[in-house]
Amino acid sequence: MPDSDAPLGPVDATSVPRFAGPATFARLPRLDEADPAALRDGIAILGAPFDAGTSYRPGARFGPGHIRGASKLLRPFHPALGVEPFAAQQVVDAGDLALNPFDIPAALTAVQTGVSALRRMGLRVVTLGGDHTIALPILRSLATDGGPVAVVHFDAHLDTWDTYFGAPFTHGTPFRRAAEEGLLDLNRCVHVGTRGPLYSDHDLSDDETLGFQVIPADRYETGGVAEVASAISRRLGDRPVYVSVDVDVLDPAHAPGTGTPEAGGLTSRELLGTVRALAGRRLLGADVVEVAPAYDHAEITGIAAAHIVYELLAVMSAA
Ligand SMILES: N=C(N)NCCCC(=O)O
Ligand SMILES: [Zn+2]
Ligand SMILES: [Zn+2]
Repeated sequence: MPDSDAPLGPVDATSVPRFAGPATFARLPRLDEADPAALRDGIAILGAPFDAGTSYRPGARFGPGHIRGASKLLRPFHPALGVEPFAAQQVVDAGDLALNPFDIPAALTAVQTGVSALRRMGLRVVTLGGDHTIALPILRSLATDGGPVAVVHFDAHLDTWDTYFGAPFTHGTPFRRAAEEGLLDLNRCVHVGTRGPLYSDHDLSDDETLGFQVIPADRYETGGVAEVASAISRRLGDRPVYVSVDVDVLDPAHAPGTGTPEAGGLTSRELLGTVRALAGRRLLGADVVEVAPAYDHAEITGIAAAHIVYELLAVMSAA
């Protein structure tokens, strides 16, 4: 018999085949289907289909649907952490925001408003991008009531460039704007997985001057997941953290479907292991961005992104 007090879970794959049923993340219930009282301390998956901030290949506006499509095979139990993310709290799919593709500031305002509305219901938000520009309004929402935010930023790129073609709000600039706006606890922010050519060595010195720490991708070669995880932990201290995952932190072999791919990246196992090591720490929210399905093959990137979201949900369940 179903327990009436238990959170409403995903559709049962033994009665509705996985390739049928709802198009929500992991076949979870929609926001409007869940008991409103159960939403407090729950988690919302939110789509932010937006790619007007991209500098190279576009298409991340189709990311949310692609990640949801690749999430159907996820199962209820996370063995490594011993948690059931969909039973530990109510998890819902809040659908997609309607974001203006021609007006970047308006789209960013809509992301902030949408995220804040969910947070007022007591939900933590895991956002499916969309390009990385959307991290800025999410951080604005978090900092408005919680003060400056510690961030673990997984990315091939620093995303602290100043402007592109004079534009301040792009996918290469969200963390510089966030730093300038005072949204970040800069002693507790770290980029993980950076690599590849830069515009100049000022990119690194500017980033350092802003206050960020960098754990480049090749640290996985010398120290592995355990050393990277303990460096992140030292940087964060005991602070709650926001986790921003640009899927291009993965090697193009593990995530071809993205807009600005860089060789020499993480394996999906390294990324999942590093996220897993955050278990026990409070996550304020998270995003997985830059999935551009037109460049994906065999759902490689979509599946990686869906599993990263699941890993984040498991960590949020284990705290
Ligand atoms: N945030 C991402 N994915 N990419 C930023 C790269 C900016 C550039 O074209 O130099
Ligand atoms: Zn990137
Ligand atoms: Zn990025």
